[in-house]
Amino acid sequence: MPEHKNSSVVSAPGKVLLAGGYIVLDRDYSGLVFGLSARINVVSHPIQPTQGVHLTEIVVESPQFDDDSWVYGYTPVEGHGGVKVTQLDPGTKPFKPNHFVETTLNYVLSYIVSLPAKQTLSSIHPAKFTILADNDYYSTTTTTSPSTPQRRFRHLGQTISKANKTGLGSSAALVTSLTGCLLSHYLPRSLFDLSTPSGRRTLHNLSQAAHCAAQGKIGSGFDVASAVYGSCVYRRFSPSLLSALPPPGTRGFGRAVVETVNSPDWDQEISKEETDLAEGLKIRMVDVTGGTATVSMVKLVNAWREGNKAEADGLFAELEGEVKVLAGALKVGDEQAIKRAMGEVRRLMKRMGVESGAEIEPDSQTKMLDELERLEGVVGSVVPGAGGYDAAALVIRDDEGTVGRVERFLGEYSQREGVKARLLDVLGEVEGARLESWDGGRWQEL
Ligand SMILES: Nc1ncnc2c1ncn2[C@@H]1O[C@H](COP(=O)(O)OP(=O)(O)OP(=O)(O)O)[C@@H](O)[C@H]1O
Ligand SMILES: C[C@@](O)(CCOP(=O)(O)O)CC(=O)O
Repeated sequence: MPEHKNSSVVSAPGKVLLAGGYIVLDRDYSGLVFGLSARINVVSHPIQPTQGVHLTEIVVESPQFDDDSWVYGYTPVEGHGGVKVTQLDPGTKPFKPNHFVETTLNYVLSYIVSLPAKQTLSSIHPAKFTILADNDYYSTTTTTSPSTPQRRFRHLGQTISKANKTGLGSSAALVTSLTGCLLSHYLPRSLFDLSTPSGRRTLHNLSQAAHCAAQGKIGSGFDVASAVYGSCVYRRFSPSLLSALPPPGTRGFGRAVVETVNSPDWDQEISKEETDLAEGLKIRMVDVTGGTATVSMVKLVNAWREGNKAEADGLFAELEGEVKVLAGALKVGDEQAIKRAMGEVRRLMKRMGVESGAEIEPDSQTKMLDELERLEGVVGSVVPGAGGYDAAALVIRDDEGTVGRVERFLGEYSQREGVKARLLDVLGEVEGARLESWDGGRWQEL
């Protein structure tokens, strides 16, 4: 990967919703989310004509996967429609779309060319964007011998659709880092600067719009919020902000994206002052084999809430109270208070699951978390996000003894219970999206 003066590298972290699953979908309640040290990085390179690439092409590649590159042509859409990209058939490989990448290109390029500063289509020159995801986003089935040094960005030996995700929020981190990289690459600093509050606001609003469009639903957006801002107590934006956008490729789309993204009506609340992790503690993630169908679980919780308003609202309010308490306790490192608040979060999430029929903290998870919490140095545990069978989040003391005990326990538990549970390397992290420096080696490992 050659170094180039006009390259930008933008990274965004994964997420863990420690407390506030389901309630954070409703603007009346907030959730506590931490960023994760597993990042998705996007590196841009202008394409040189000598490479023989057609002049209106944008290439996005994700070289850790097979069939890993997507080539797009781009054309202006009349009537303030912005830009529409069309995936070009590479001819040599199977034609595979990447809906998240394509939607992000449509939104971000349309935003850029429709800005009132009269950016024209000519500001979009051919370029290549390389996606590099930290290893913890995916579980691998291939084993390397202990003597083989692990690459920073491992090759997965399969296509993205077949890769086993660990649930760290790859699509939100990808959309956010790609959006940040496109904006940094094509716009002058006077129009986009990721290090300023207004730059982060643009990145947040545009990434939320693109991510919602790509996933075909308007979720709470906590994953994109933490990809941009890192750890925070998050209150969602009003979904109506995104409901009137026309589809990409139609008249008025580009103008509508600019109006929406730059609108003063965005009402999300990102409270960073309330969140930090005291020295001596770490947030760690456990990956457990087994899937979770978040969409159907949300439907079950909503149906229960509709039919049991008073009880559900009481539970939601109690849970939100614990969000605030847990945030404060993590910040000052009060182990007793963390233990108590995480215990309450577990109790309330378990009850929400039992009442609604959604398997939020299934009995197998209850067993594993109870046993984990008995280990010395484990302060508390929860099923993060929507819950289910596939993950656990731990707050532990930051010492090798505790990590060793947790790893040994998970190995023994996996054998005993016939599951695969392992401690991921990833750590809870406070910082959000950032411009990475080009340090002349770090991005050339693939
Ligand atoms: N490294 C990557 N390179 C290219 N595209 C990626 C990459 N990682 C994720 N994506 C895109 O994001 C999609 C996965 O999004 P999806 O919403 O299914 O999972 P997710 O956000 O990782 O889920 P979770 O919140 O459970 O972690 C992939 O199909 C692909 O389009
Ligand atoms: C259930 C929900 O509140 C959290 C889902 O979190 P996760 O994808 O399981 O980390 C949905 C949402 O907030 O969009």
